[in-house]
Amino acid sequence: MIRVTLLGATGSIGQSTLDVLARNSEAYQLVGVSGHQRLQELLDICIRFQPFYASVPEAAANPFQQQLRDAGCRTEVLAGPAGLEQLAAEPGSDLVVAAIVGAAGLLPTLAAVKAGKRILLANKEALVMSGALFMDAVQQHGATLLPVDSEHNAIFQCLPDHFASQGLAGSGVERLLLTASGGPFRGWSREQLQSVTPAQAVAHPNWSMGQKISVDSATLMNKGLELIEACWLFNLPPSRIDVVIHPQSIIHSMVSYRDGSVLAQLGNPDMRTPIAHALAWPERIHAGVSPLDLVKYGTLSFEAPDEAAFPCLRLAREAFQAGGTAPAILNAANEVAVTAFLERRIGFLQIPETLERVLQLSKVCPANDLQLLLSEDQLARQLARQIIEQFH
Ligand SMILES: NC(=O)C1=CN([C@@H]2O[C@H](COP(=O)(O)OP(=O)(O)OC[C@H]3O[C@@H](n4cnc5c(N)ncnc54)[C@H](OP(=O)(O)O)[C@@H]3O)[C@@H](O)[C@H]2O)C=CC1
Ligand SMILES: CC(=O)[C@@H](O)[C@H](O)COP(=O)(O)O
Ligand SMILES: [Mn+2]
Repeated sequence: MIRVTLLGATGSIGQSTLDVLARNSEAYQLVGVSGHQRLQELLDICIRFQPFYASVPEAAANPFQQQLRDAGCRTEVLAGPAGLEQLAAEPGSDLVVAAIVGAAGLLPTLAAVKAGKRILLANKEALVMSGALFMDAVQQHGATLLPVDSEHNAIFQCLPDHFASQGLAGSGVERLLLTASGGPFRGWSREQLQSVTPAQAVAHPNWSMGQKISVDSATLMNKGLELIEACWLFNLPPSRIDVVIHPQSIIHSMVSYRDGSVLAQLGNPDMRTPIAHALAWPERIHAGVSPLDLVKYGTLSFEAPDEAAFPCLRLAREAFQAGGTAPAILNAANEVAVTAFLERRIGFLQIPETLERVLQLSKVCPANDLQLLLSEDQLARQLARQIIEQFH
């Protein structure tokens, strides 16, 4: 039995992971889960899967424990941020699925890294914020990092086995081609983007996902975060990574080789495929995803991203190049701006505007200390809130 801890069990990735686990229950046992606000869903998960541990916010711990007892469930509650880190490092699990959204996932994911776990990384923001620190910790503690983000999982599948040890020169890899759907506003002008609503922004054309990543896909910030994520995961500069708009989301990304070969990973847009791949790697298991019907799709198309209408991709590239705390600042400002947009306090175009201003006004420092990163994250959030206030 492979023992699995699922951080962010109540979210979209959490639900897809539970589905794959349930289909393969002879091989996987869910031993720990976490939730934050959707605690009724977490209770249902505990009743169904009977994990040993469930982590919830401090204030909810006692009532949640009582609810579990009332339901005849022996799951033990771990409370607050310390409980979440304890869950992530729990010795009784073999792998940790990191599926909390945003910076809130950093400390628990790092706790799993420091415990030397096999980590299935969906929480891209954690890696974007702390890239060098994170990857050093993976090395130092002998953790195994497997990408769940569909593009990075696709690239991982298309790279040769010796890529990690031999890098570009030794493996014949020339470039990575990161595909992007273009989101719900692909082809729209800045003028059209001015008045789009949160409901329109979260209506992704191909994927069913949480609200934050859906807005990121609409602004192309998701692709910016993914560019940075790819640089860290595959140890490449951004100049080796092209972003290609592919509206059908059938090709999940590609690797281009020295001899002209381009290897791609294809599949229906369903996160159960990369989750199943990472859960079973190097084996393969059933994911419940229907076979790809290429004839039904007929055409796969490609275009260049419109960086004038969607400046977030450029901002992410610039932040990665600035280095140090710049990606953490960008990520923090983005989290604040996306929340403000979802609450209708700013317009869609004010998301990149906020990020640009926060980056201009922030001092970038070396990011070699976790406490400093966390305090820079807080400062960037404060600054983003002030800038958003000034929009009114
Ligand atoms: N959804 C997708 O298809 C994909 C997602 N990803 C990445 O995976 C991560 C999760 O995305 P997704 O599942 O869509 O997001 P959701 O919003 O659907 O779920 C987020 C999860 O994080 C938990 N959470 C939120 N805030 C906190 C907090 N402060 N402390 C602890 N837990 C918290 C939520 O708990 P609760 O719900 O109980 O409040 C929930 O379990 C993101 O980083 C995203 O970029 C990557 C590729 C694809
Ligand atoms: C499913 C997944 O990995 C998402 O990150 C997805 O790729 C978002 O789609 P976009 O290509 O529109 O950002
Ligand atoms: Mn992705």
